[in-house]
Amino acid sequence: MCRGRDAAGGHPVTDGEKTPAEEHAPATRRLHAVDGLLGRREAISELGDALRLLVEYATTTEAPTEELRRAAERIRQAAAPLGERVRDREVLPTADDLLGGVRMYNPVTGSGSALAPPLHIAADNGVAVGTCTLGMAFEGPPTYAHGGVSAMLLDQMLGYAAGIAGHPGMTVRLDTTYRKPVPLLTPLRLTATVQDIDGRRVTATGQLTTADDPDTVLVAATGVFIALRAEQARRLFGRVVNTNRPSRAG
Ligand SMILES: CCCCCCCC(=O)SCCNC(=O)CCNC(=O)[C@H](O)C(C)(C)COP(=O)(O)OP(=O)(O)OC[C@H]1O[C@@H](n2cnc3c(N)ncnc32)[C@H](O)[C@@H]1OP(=O)(O)O
Repeated sequence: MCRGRDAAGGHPVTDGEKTPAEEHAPATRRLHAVDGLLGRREAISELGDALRLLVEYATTTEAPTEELRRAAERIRQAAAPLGERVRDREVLPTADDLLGGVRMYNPVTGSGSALAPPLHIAADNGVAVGTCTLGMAFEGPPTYAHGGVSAMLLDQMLGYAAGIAGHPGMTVRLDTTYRKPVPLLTPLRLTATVQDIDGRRVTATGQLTTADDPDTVLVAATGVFIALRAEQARRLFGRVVNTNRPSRAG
């Protein structure tokens, strides 16, 4: 059995079997674990919010130079206790649930990631619909979003669309067309749908607009996703350990 998912997280690459621990955990223990897990996810999101605020202020501040040095020292002090217990690269975060599509630190959607806008995505009748607002930290050309950030958002959108169509895969090609600059500090709307499924190859298209003007496409994208063979999923993700068991969560 391989419990691997596509790299960006979301949909099973192979099967959805439960582990023996999940099958046999007593209901009460499971309930407590879920309580602890939800609390941990809330705390991770709270830390993520604080980090995003820090990133936004750090990239826009004109505070005196000495204040920057003091802030750097305080941030190093705040970070130190977090660094005392870190997970190994091949161990998944305990707060994640791969089969449930929860990736707390996904750099695009993860509420725990300082790097994520974060993008919120939901399925609406087979269409992936995403919303986010990009802060000043995402600036490329003055006052507009960096083109790589738009590509990142659309990659995630197209991958999500492939997943909800029942054909998750890894991106092998992403074409982006930049029609107009993407404004910062402005609510954005993204959509994506699957256009074609050909064996293991799925083609999806998507677009990015402002929420206020969904008819004016700012960036359009087409992506090709390849479903992994079981052997490929094992080779790529077989080393990854999922420690998210009810008895260890919380
Ligand atoms: C909610 C989740 C959202 C997720 C969104 C974000 C997704 C990601 O970021 S994924 C990370 C970035 N992507 C990667 O790292 C993938 C790197 N690539 C790979 O590892 C390999 O290409 C892999 C494993 C996917 C496929 O390898 P392999 O099975 O050997 O592919 P290969 O046999 O060459 O091709 C399979 C099919 O795809 C086609 N194909 C391969 N590459 C391309 C391409 N660039 N464009 C079009 N078609 C392609 C081939 O033509 C072939 O088609 P057919 O079966 O008709 O002959």
